[in-house]
Amino acid sequence: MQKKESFISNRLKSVGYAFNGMFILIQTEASIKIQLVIAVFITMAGFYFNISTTEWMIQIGMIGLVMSIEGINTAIEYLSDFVHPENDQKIGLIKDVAAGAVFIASIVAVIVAGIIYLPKML
Ligand SMILES: Nc1ncnc2c1ncn2[C@@H]1O[C@H](COP(=O)(O)OP(=O)(O)OP(=O)(O)O)[C@@H](O)[C@H]1O
Repeated sequence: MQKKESFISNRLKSVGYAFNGMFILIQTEASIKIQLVIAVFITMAGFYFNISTTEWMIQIGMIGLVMSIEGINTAIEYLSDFVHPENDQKIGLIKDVAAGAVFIASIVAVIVAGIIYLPKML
């Protein structure tokens, strides 16, 4: 019983840390602020064009994908700056690769948005 309580309270603490991380991300990262604004606009577009349940699920999934990879990219940037604050070719490469991951997700999200909205606009 004691073990179970500590398991639950540990999980709750982890959720608290994750919430904290999410707020730090939103408060400090310009890219995630821009992505949030785009997410709000695309959500408004979803209501305006009355997209289907499947389209909503894919759209929300894409928003989550881009923003969560942006979060990991930011964590890699923080880690890189902490481990090696000086300019270094390998750190540059690591950061470029992490940024590349966000770019891939963003391109896919734009393509998905095109597939959903272009036929409704033409
Ligand atoms: N310590 C470093 N050594 C070498 N190149 C670096 C270093 N820090 C940053 N760079 C280069 O600058 C780019 C931008 O890095 P930075 O940490 O400023 O990210 P950012 O502009 O905040 O990115 P994002 O918009 O994704 O948050 C990297 O992709 C890398 O090419």
